[in-house]
Amino acid sequence: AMAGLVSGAASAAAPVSAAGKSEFVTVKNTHFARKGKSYYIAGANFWYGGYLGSPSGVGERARLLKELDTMKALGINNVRVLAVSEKTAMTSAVRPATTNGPGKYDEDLLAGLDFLVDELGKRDMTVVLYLNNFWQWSGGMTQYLNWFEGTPAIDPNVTKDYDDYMAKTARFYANKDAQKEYRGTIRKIVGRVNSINGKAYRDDPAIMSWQLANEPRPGNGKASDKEKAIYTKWIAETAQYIHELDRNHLVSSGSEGLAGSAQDAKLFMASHSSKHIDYLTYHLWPKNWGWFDSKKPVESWDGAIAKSRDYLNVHIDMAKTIGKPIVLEEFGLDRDGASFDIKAGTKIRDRFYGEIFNLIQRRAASGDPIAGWNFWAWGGAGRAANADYWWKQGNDFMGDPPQEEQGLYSVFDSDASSLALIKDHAGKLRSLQR
Ligand SMILES: O=C1NC[C@H](CO)[C@@H](O)[C@@H]1O
Repeated sequence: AMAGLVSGAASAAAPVSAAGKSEFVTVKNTHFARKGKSYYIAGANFWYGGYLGSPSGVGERARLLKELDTMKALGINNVRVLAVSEKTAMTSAVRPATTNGPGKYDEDLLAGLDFLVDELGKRDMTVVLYLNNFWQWSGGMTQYLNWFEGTPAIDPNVTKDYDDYMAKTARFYANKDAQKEYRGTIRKIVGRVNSINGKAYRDDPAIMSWQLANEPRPGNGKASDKEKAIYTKWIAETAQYIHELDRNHLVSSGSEGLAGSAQDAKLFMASHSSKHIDYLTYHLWPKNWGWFDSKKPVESWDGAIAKSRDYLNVHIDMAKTIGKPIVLEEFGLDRDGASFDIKAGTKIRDRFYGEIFNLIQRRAASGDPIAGWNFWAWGGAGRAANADYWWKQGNDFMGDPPQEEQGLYSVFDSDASSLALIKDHAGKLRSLQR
């Protein structure tokens, strides 16, 4: 793919391992390569990793080091992280934010990202950094439209109308002023020089890839052909733009797959066939998508797991057709009894994780283009602060962003059975690397 070619011509500063093999993650046909071996992702979603790295304010560097060491010890080799958030009036969004208005950045939060990237490099771990968000919990595209359309940033937790939210938020892609500011932010992050170790991000192999956004969608489930064409063009042009700024790293969309493509396989294939998109991504949310009823786990399990297996297989088959690696970079399920309480069990979640891990391991071992997984999401030492489980500024960060109950999908450092399962399967994936 593009990156495979380009990274061969990487900038002179491109670090190579002792064996003279590129330390960057590259694509070799339908697999990742790193340091001369195939590379599989046994990863965690850790959206707030940069926040913990901040030198002041929300930063908790001691906690960050502990979380990274815990993940490393489990064999987790990759984290997927929010690179930039936008200040917004919405209640369901994280505070503070990286950009406090067009062109205005919080250098402390950017230094937090520097610290995280540096510490990951020290641990031989890699990071996927997403540069925007289709959802409201970090400001994201709806906040850009507040800046440039003058429309209020929409919080679907308030409007309770996701279809309206998705259709309006997708106006981001064709809004020229919003795109100009977004590209300014892309230049700010991709072109950054790490304030901790002096490395240019573009020359740092600890970064695995740049991701256009978290879960970008073309609109809602009834997206028009015009909206689909705008979305497809936006992906190709933005991915190309990032490759022009950075010749070393991979670029991915952050798509959920069919669920994020109006269930239109043609759209998913067309929007990811661009040579500027180096690998495919997909996400799996049985509860969010109504396949699993966490209040009726026994009755809804069979249907949910059958649909999940099918979703996994269909996307791996599409990756085969397109000829690119694919990563299941988000999946999750509730705690037992749909509880947010850390004392609740994780029997159902563990069973679900095990099914996912086994199917991916089996298909990866048979040479299919599935390059691994990132579970959603690392909660670690984070603990919910309020009886209603909602996040307030100053509370711990954890796997669940502010638009969701704190404890919904987070895997905590006390969830021993889940951590054991993750460790076991990270080892199985690692055994495929040669
Ligand atoms: O990217 C995402 N996908 C699903 C997560 C859990 O609902 C959600 O928190 C996040 O916006």
